[in-house]
Amino acid sequence: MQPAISEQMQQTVQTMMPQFGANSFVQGIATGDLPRAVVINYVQQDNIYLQRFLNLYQRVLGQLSPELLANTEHDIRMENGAHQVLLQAAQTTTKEIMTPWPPTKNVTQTYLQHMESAAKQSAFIGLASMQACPAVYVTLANQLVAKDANVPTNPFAAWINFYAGTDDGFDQTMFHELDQLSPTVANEDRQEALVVFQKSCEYELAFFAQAEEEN
Ligand SMILES: Cc1ncc(C[n+]2csc(CCO)c2C)c(N)n1
Repeated sequence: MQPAISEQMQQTVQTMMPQFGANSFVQGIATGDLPRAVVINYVQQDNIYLQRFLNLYQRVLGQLSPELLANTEHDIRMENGAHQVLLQAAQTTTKEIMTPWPPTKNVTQTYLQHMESAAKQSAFIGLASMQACPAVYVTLANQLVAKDANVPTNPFAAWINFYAGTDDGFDQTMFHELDQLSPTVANEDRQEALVVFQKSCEYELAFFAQAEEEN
C-alpha cells in the first residue's frame, strides 16, 4: 500500500529541514538576532500574503467542506498573533508598517500565483499547495523548540511557541482532510498535489530569504 499523502508531504518537509536550518532568517529567529528592517520586511510581505491566502482558502474550502471552513478560518486570522511578537521586537505596529500599503515583492507574488493556479486545477490540488504553510511552520517551530531556541531571553520565543503550539492543530486537521480526499481523486491529481506541495515548500524557503533583500 502507498503511504498516505500526508506522510509523503511530511517526508518532503523533513527532507528540506536542513535548508531551512541554514536559512539566515530562520537562524536569526533561533538566536534572537534579526535586523529590524528584515523583521519589518517579513511582516509586511506576510500581511500581503495572508490576505490573499485567506481569500483563496475560503474559495478552496468553500468547495471542499464549508463546515471545515467555518471551523478553521479563524486560525488564519490568528496568524496576526505571530506578527505581534515580531512587531514588538521591532518596536513598531501593523498600522505603522502597512500605511501606505507596501508593494508586493516578487516571491510573495509568485508564491501566491502558484497556489492560485493550483486551485484552478482542482480544489484538492489547491489545498495541497496551501498545506506547505502550516506543515513547514509547525515542523520548523518544533525543531527550534528541540534546540531550546525558545529560551525566555529570545525576543522571538513567543513566535516559536506560537507555531509549535499543538493545541489547535490546524496542520493535523488539514492533513487529515487531504488523506480523506486523496482516495476520491484521480492518480494524476494525487501526483500533481505532491508536486505543488513541494513547490510551495520551496517558496516558503524563498519567502524567508526574501525578507533579507534590500528594499
Ligand atoms: C509565508 C507564510 N507561510 C506560512 C505561514 C504560516 N501560516 C500561514 S496560514 C497558516 C495556517 C493557520 O495558522 C499558517 C501556519 C505564514 N504566516 N506565512
